[in-house]
Amino acid sequence: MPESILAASHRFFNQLVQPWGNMLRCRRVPWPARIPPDITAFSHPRLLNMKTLLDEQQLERGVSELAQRINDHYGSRPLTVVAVMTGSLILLADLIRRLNMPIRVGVVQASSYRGGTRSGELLVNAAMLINIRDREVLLIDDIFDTGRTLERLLEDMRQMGAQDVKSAVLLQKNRQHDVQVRPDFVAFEIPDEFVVGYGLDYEDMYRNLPYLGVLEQADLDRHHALHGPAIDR
Ligand SMILES: O=P(O)(O)OC[C@H]1O[C@H](OP(=O)(O)OP(=O)(O)O)[C@H](O)[C@@H]1O
Ligand SMILES: Nc1nc2[nH]cnc2c(=O)[nH]1
Repeated sequence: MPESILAASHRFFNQLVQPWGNMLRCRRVPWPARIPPDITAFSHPRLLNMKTLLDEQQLERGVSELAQRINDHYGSRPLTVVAVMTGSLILLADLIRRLNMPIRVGVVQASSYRGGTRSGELLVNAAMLINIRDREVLLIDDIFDTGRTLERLLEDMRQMGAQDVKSAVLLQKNRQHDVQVRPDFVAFEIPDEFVVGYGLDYEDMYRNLPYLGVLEQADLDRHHALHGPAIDR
């Protein structure tokens, strides 16, 4: 039976190409075993076909305009930026590179959406926060949803002796909030849908999406088909 093209290319690679690769100190990797046997086994966010709410260019423009307003407000006064981890990590990196005043950066961790798409008990860990006493503080977070996280952290910062505390968020959901307080600087108002990407997660994934996507039921089903049942923490 004639040799198939695939078998011939295998033989060609294994007998002729790979030995040269080894001589050049390349790591010996069986070929084509590295080619994924089933692409559906991979869950790279770009393969997930999520609905895009804000693309990369829109996000970049929104963050630039946000930075401009913050620069206009503080001028050259020194500022202590406190980022709410983990969701604000991408915003933190993109925003502070556009701020012109002298900046100190601290982080605090707050978590209430462990696992699902609904808010639960709010846990705060400020153990690693830098000293903010008598400082002008700008608290930054990715999203203002119920508002409970921001309300709690603004109060915590004041209790820690900050001279002034303001807040900036990338996203504010268009919904009834649970609190009276509102962020001082907002880049985008968005519909009341569960969003992921640009730092925001579902079950600790999708933070690396460069755009903001809406996690619809079909996406949740696909997520759980790929990664197992919902995490209950
Ligand atoms: O306005 P709220 O309803 O309080 O929601 C906003 C908070 O929810 C998310 O944090 P999450 O608890 O998911 O933790 P994470 O930042 O580690 O993802 C987000 O990063 C905000 O901090
Ligand atoms: N990932 C994510 N986290 C949130 N925390 C509060 N609202 C949201 C949301 O819409 N998406």
